[in-house]
Amino acid sequence: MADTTSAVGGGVQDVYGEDCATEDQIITPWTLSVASGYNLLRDPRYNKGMAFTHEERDAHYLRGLLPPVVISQQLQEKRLMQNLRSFEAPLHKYISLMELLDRDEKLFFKLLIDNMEELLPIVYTPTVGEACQRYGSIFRRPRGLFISLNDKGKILEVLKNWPEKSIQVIVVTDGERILGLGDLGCQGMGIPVGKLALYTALGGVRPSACLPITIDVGTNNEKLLNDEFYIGIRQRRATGKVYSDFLHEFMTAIKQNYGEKVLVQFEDFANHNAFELLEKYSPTHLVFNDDVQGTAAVVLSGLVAALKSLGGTLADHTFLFFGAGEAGTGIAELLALEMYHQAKLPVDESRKKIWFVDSKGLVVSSRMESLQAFKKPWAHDHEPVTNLIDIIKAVKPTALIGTSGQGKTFTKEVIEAMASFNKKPLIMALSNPTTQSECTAEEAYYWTEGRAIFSSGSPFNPVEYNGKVFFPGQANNAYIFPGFGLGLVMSGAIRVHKEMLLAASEALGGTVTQEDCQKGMIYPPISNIRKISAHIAANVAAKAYEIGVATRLPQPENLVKFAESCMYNPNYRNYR
Ligand SMILES: NC(=O)C1=CN([C@@H]2O[C@H](COP(=O)(O)OP(=O)(O)OC[C@H]3O[C@@H](n4cnc5c(N)ncnc54)[C@H](OP(=O)(O)O)[C@@H]3O)[C@@H](O)[C@H]2O)C=CC1
Ligand SMILES: CC(=O)C(=O)O
Ligand SMILES: [Mg+2]
Repeated sequence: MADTTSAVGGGVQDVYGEDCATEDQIITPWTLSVASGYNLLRDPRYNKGMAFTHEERDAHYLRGLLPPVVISQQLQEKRLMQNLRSFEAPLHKYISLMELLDRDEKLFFKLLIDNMEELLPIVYTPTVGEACQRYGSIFRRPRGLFISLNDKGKILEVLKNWPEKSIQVIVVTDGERILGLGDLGCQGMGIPVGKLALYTALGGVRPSACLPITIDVGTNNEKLLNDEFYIGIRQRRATGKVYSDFLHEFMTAIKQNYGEKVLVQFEDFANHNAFELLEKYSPTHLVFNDDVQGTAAVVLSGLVAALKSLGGTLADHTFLFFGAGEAGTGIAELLALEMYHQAKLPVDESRKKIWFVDSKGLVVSSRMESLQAFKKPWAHDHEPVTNLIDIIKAVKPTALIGTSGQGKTFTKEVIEAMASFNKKPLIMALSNPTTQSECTAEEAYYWTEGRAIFSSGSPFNPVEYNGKVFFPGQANNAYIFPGFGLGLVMSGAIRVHKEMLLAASEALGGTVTQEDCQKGMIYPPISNIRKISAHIAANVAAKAYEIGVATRLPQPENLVKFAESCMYNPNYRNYR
């Protein structure tokens, strides 16, 4: 395969190492060839299973390598769904789907796109969490790039080993905060792989343009360090200068290898690194932190949609976040900015409507000295309170938002306290996976006698209470990042601005219908996500053009149509 985009180091786009400047360099001898015969069946990009026609079988030396019958993609899809449904354990479904991805990429994405509601909980939260926990045991074939401390000084070389050169989106983790499951080290790789599967299925970014990366700087997870099947380096996490120098080498190599327009999505870093990385690389790279910014956009959209039932403006409400980390403070920042936009309420005033609880209790000004920087703006004057029920009684929030990673913390008493002074308490249990959810949908509806507006990070089935069916929404950044990324890619954006996040949030909100609201939903059905992603992408791209960070010129006239035309299509193609 020819390297067509990244220069090997000569003058302008020296692809094959032909310039004087590369005379002394070692070159990767990429070659271009047509796959045929046995190799064609082993290439997941081009394999079509039994869908090769007789003509194709003749032309590509496949005769005899397949059973004689030709089966359409649709029938293969039906057969695979039947097989998947026969597995009881979600983890077995996960393994089977990942094997399909390794075997027949188009069929994998067709299944995912056509059966979104059923398969998302397998490829994504909650099952991907279990898969990461057991990644060492279920490991079959590597996906993506593993960059460990052993590769120090050679990260550019590692990137050059990846066969695809036209990379548009990278999702990278260092595995330190995988969902609400903590430090899973190198086994966090399941998350970039899962997120990028959604980039393609939900946002239409080509699979060949997606690159999952895990940075392995060790793990502090004793269980993994003692697990004979652990796949990462067996040492405690590197910190301080060793960590930041390594990440800097990575970020520099990314830009050197893929240029200015590759999107780097930081995912599931612990907050002590996440905020710093975002701040450090935002001015120089196209970076986006999904946990801070993607979550903010999706939750803001849900809060705005909830106003249709709750009444008033955002500034008329009081928000209590249970958990003051990346997700919580990220949401709060965007919420305060939107309050400013809506009501021209100065950001400092908006902040007073937003309260935080962390592991030590209410975040108050008397704790200022010991607070991490990202909590300081939310430390208000109040006496210290530690018990959540007492905090609810003191703050009287209209919305309670769980971003703690601690399951079952919204107890009956907590929810009842919310229901005691709110006609329609807004409860969001955002922590993932399901085991870490602050409460279940059933609990939220039952304990509020059906009055709650509820949504959660991981999916819950509809709940029947008193003869009425309630439809909990999934408040997950999956609604945002695929469309957001597509918007950046299709406009050739080189930087992310906050206004682009607001644009994404607004676009998502605009897709919630009156019918959704009547069902108590503050998010549209996930089955419509590809259409929604096209709208999000168009809004984000429009903002990129307006701000002047878009490089794909001239600006397409109809951005929604353009977004749709850029989207990956999983149907098998005909081969000559
Ligand atoms: N639905 C979605 O789209 C998303 C969901 N999430 C989920 O949100 C959760 C948190 O993620 P993130 O914000 O990145 O994690 P962080 O580690 O950055 O933040 C967690 C916060 O929860 C607080 N906390 C922990 N235990 C308690 C407790 N017992 N009582 C009160 N507060 C507590 C921590 O307190 P302290 O600061 O004192 O340690 C910290 O402030 C995860 O489960 C993650 O899966 C994240 C991103 C998107
Ligand atoms: C959804 C997500 O990004 C998280 O739970 O970390
Ligand atoms: Mg995440």
